[in-house]
Amino acid sequence: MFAIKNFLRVVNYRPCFVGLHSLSRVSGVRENALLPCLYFNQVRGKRKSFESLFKSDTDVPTPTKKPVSDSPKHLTPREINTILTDFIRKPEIRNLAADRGLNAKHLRLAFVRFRALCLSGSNLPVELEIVLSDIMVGAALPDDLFGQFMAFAMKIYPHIQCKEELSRICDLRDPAAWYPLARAAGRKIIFHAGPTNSGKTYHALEKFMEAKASVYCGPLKMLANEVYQKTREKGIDCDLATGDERVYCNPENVPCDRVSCTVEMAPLQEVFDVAIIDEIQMLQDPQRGWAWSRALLGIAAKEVHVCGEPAAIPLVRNLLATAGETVEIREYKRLTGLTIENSALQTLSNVRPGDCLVCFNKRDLFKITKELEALGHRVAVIYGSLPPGAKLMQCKKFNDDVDPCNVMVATDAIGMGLNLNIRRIIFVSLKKIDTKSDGKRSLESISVSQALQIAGRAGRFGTQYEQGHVTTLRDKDLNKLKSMLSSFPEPPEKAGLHPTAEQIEMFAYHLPDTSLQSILEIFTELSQMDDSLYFLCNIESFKFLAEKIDSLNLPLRARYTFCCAPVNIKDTIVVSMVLRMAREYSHNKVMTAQWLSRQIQWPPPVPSSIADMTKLESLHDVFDVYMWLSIRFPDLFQESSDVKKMKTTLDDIIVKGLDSLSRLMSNAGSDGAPYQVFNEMFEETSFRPRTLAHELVQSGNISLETLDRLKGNWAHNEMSSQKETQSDPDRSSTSGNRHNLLMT
Ligand SMILES: Nc1ncnc2c1ncn2[C@@H]1O[C@H](COP(=O)(O)OP(=O)(O)OP(=O)(O)O)[C@@H](O)[C@H]1O
Repeated sequence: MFAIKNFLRVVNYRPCFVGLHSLSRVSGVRENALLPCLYFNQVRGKRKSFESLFKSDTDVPTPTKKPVSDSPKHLTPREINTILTDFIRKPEIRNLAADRGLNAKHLRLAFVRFRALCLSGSNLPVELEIVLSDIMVGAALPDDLFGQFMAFAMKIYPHIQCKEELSRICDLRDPAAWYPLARAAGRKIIFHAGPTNSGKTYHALEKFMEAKASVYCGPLKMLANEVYQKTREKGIDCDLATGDERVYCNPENVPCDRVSCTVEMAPLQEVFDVAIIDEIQMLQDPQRGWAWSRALLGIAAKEVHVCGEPAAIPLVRNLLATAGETVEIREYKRLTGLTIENSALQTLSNVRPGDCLVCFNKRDLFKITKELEALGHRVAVIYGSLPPGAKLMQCKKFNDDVDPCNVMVATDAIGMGLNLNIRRIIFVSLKKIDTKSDGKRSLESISVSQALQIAGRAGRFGTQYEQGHVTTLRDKDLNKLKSMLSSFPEPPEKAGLHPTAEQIEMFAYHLPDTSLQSILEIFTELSQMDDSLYFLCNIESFKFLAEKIDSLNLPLRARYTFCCAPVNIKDTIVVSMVLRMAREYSHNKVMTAQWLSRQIQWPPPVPSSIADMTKLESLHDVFDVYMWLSIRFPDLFQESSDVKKMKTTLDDIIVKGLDSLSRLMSNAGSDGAPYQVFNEMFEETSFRPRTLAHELVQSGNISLETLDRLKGNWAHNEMSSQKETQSDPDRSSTSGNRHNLLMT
């Protein structure tokens, strides 16, 4: 390093900084001061009057002979801190940084890292060390650090240099213009608006089946499947396309002109006669809303039938107006009666056949199921993480007049689309854990829309209970429910958007050395949209996976695809399997069903606890991810049909597990975590975060299982340290504190 310093001195570099200092003193910091080398050319040799501050060039010894005393003044951390504080406090510096594209947040973050670099004392760029020395001896001003600082900031935020191009790429102000095929199709849009069970989807589906070429876009795999099945049962050709499954009615796998798909899979490159977009109010969904926006604006069909809540009409109308389109409204009334009862259920002994108890967490669901079984009921259960096959089996059992199972316990997973023979809906609670777009969780009242959707499941047209009833478990909730059910749902205000693979690719072209995670952060920050109509969907899961696979050698497209995989990032089993798959992919290795079996230790044992059941559900998700990837990378994920068979086997194991939920609940988890933990952690009456452990669990930063393992480990450490304490009493306080942190 001294050799370089001395070289710089030999070529007269030092006066450059003196010049900078004097320039900035006259006029504040100016552009030239940001470019030391440029300025160096202008002022070299003109500042001899400052030479007294330095040794003359001829005095500079060669590196080998250089005495230590010739090095720049060695600065203490305190001195460096003072210089940097003076520097960053200057309004001119902040203004100049802003002119250069460094906003307040980036300025702060870059400065924190810059200061860390300066204080680290090692590997400081030579120029930086010299400027700092010059400032210290009065030969330069703090302003003169600006060039060094900006060079450093550009390395951290390379997008600053090509901000204009990037801003153009992530300009999301006119999404309607992204779909020229749809714009050219001369679309007629019909909105079938009505409450649940009003026949709106039924009428739209009639058009779907009559048309020559048509597409149905549903909110759930299960619903896409149901439409596919019903269409095929009528002898009409139809394909199925969900994220993880493609089924062709043609034996040679040639696509036909009709397809039932999940909304994310809506095909935008074909022109259809009729397209159906179901549950359109979902375009406000924080995670998935983008898929409805995309389908609504992008599907190329002569007739687009949109089904959903009337509350969504204004937003749909406004979105379509941006494409120069209008919408025809067809309103529907509920086909069957729905009565709100005048009293709450009060006790589970009042449950009758045809009742469905709705809870908003698995803890309540399992507890109530156990109590009902103890009362002699045969119970069907439905909750979100249950695989679709198992859900359908539970629905079938419940709907079957001959089957002794005639009571259901469900989470709000029944709120959308399922046709069930429910006589009465009983709300166990009106509160639900809500995950905000920043990932924070809190206990909130359910929305009017959710209450209406769920209550609407009672008294289904064409079932044995055409007159529906609804009530609550507890008296205290009944009035609130009545007021919710007599209200109109809150109109969705904005529709979701999401960066496309093409946009990310163009970003990566401009920022070749930037990680996908940073690309997304920059995208989020620079993106512009019409805030009165749109919001950027929550991409935390995408960013999480992007960070995890950052070190793998994957092409950008593959990286993007892995990050889009349908993964619950709180599920450690699924996340670790996705990472393994990404690693194998990066090594170009084929992943067979046998490979997968080895990874997950297939086949699993029969579940003996709720924790085992949860693991089985995770395995099901792993299969889903494999199949999802097999559609996108068929060359490396070659055995989806074998994996599908494994999935069917797993469905059966899970269904059998559901049949003996009470037994499973009585057993401790396979990892030693008793089921009781659920009850303690999520007890509604005491939901407020009481401990750090509670906060961590509620914020999703730690799972209950991991927490239990930690407790186990720490208890073990505690015991060990107590043993040690007997021989070394001084250590007792530390271990005690650590323990209390978790337990108090
Ligand atoms: N005209 C009809 N003839 C026969 N069956 C009908 C008719 N209209 C609706 N149905 C049946 O009634 C049930 C409810 O209809 P549909 O699913 O269309 O309601 P929806 O308004 O879309 O409700 P949700 O939003 O809850 O799905 C379905 O089983 C459907 O097949």
